[in-house]
Amino acid sequence: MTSHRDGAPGPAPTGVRVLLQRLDPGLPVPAYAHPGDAGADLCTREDVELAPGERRLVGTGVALALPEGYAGFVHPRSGLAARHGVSIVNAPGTVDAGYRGEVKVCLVNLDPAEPVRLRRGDRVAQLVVQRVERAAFELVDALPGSARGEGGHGSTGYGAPVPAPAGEHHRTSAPVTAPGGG
Ligand SMILES: O=c1ccn([C@H]2C[C@H](O)[C@@H](COP(=O)(O)OP(=O)(O)OP(=O)(O)O)O2)c(=O)[nH]1
Ligand SMILES: [Mg+2]
Repeated sequence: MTSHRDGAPGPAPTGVRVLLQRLDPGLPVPAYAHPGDAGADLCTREDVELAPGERRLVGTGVALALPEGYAGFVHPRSGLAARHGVSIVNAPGTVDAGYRGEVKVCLVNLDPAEPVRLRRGDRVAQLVVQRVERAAFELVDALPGSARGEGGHGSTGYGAPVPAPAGEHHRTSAPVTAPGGG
């Protein structure tokens, strides 16, 4: 049996083996829409209407047992985001290998004006299963140097790097202009 959306038999699945429990047999199981897709679509278990700015935690009707060394990441779907402003509050949500509860999605309507209505069974998110490392944190008094050092949070500017003309202080590009600003 494969994880095709319609449950139809097909070629033997390839990839890392993930145990999947259906908590709601009426709902499709996560499925990759195309060969080569990174994300398997997840459905909402319930009808949900989100006012502008509203969020809601919805179930997907599935629970997983991911192998040790893997995690599932719950990503938004780009079509819902672009067309309706629907995203995921904690994107990407992290599903730990040891988690046996229902996979849930914290949807949010980011549209400033329009409510959005999602129906039970709509594909509202996608699960990306990835190998993850666990860190062995090692406490030290000082860290080794690096090319970046402590620069971050826009330290390289926002446009393409522009070489500074001789005698001028270095900057990376024209300043970013606020929307509608001059
Ligand atoms: O989008 C998500 C994110 C998380 N989870 C589940 C699986 C994950 O293993 C568990 C805990 O998630 P996380 O660690 O992000 O949440 P927390 O707020 O730190 O909760 P906890 O204290 O239970 O770890 O919740 C989901 O079903 N969907
Ligand atoms: Mg946690």
